[in-house]
Amino acid sequence: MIQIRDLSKSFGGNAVLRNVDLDVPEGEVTCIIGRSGSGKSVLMRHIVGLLEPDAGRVIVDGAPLDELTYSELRQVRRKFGVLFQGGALFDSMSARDNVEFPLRTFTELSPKEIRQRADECLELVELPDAGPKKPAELSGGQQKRVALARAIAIEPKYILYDEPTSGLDPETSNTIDELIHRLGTTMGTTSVVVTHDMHSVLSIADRIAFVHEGTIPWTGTVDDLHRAESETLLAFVRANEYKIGVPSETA
Ligand SMILES: Nc1ncnc2c1ncn2[C@@H]1O[C@H](COP(=O)(O)OP(=O)(O)OP(=O)(O)O)[C@@H](O)[C@H]1O
Repeated sequence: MIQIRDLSKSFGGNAVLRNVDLDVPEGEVTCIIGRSGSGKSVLMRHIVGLLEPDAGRVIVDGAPLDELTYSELRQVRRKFGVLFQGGALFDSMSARDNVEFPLRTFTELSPKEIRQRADECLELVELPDAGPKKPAELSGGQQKRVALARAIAIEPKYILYDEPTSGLDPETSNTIDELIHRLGTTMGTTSVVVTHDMHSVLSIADRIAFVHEGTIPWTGTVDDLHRAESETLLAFVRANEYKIGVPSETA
C-alpha cells in the first residue's frame, strides 16, 4: 500500500502541493484527476521517489521513503513500473530492446529468459510482431503499448501511468484501458493513473482522487462521483464532458 501523508512541495515560492494525504490501496486502480497544472504529475513523481517533499512523506509498504538509504530506495523503486507521458522509449533501440532494458538492468535472468519475457510482454499488449521495429516505425498508440510492455516487464507491484490515453483515438484508448484493468485482475497490479480522460476514469477506476490547486479536496469511487456535491469537482467533470447522473456505459 502507498500512503501519502501531509505532503507539501513548492518550486521557487510556487506552492504546488499543500498538505496532501492519499491512500492507494493494493490491487486497485486509483485515478488521479484534476485540471492542468493542479499538481498531479508532481504528486506522481513523489510516489516513486523522483522528487523529495518539502514536508510530509510517502510510505510504500510501510517504508517511509525519506528514511531510506540509497540502496533501500533502489529496492523500493524496483516495485514500480512507470509509464511517462509520451512513452519515452529509447528511439535508437528496437521495441524488443526497449522491453528487455529493465530486465537486463534489474534482473539476473539469462539472455534467453529475457527474450522470452520481452516477447510475453509484447504479446500481452497485443503487439507480438513489433519486436524488431524502431519506435519511429510505430504509431503513437503502439509506442504507448510498447512503453506499457516495458513498464510491466519486471512484474512491478505498482504501475504509475501519466496520461496513458492522451492523444490517442477512442479505440486505442479503450485498448489501453482494458490492459490497465486486465493487469489488475490477472497480475494483482496496483495502478495509479493520472488522467484528464473521464471516459477512461469511468471504465477503470476503483478509486478517484481529485487534485485541485495542490490539495485533494475529494476522493471516492465512481458511484460516489455520481452523488458528489463538490462544485469544483463537478465543474471539472462537466468540463470533461461527462454528465453526472447519466448511467455510465461501463457501469
Ligand atoms: N521541476 C519543476 N520546477 C518548477 N516548477 C515545476 C516543476 N515541476 C512542476 N512544476 C510546476 O508545478 C505545477 C504543477 O505541475 P504538474 O505537472 O504536476 O501539473 P499537472 O496537474 O500534472 O498538469 P497537466 O495535467 O497539464 O500535466 C505547474 O505549475 C508546474 O509548472
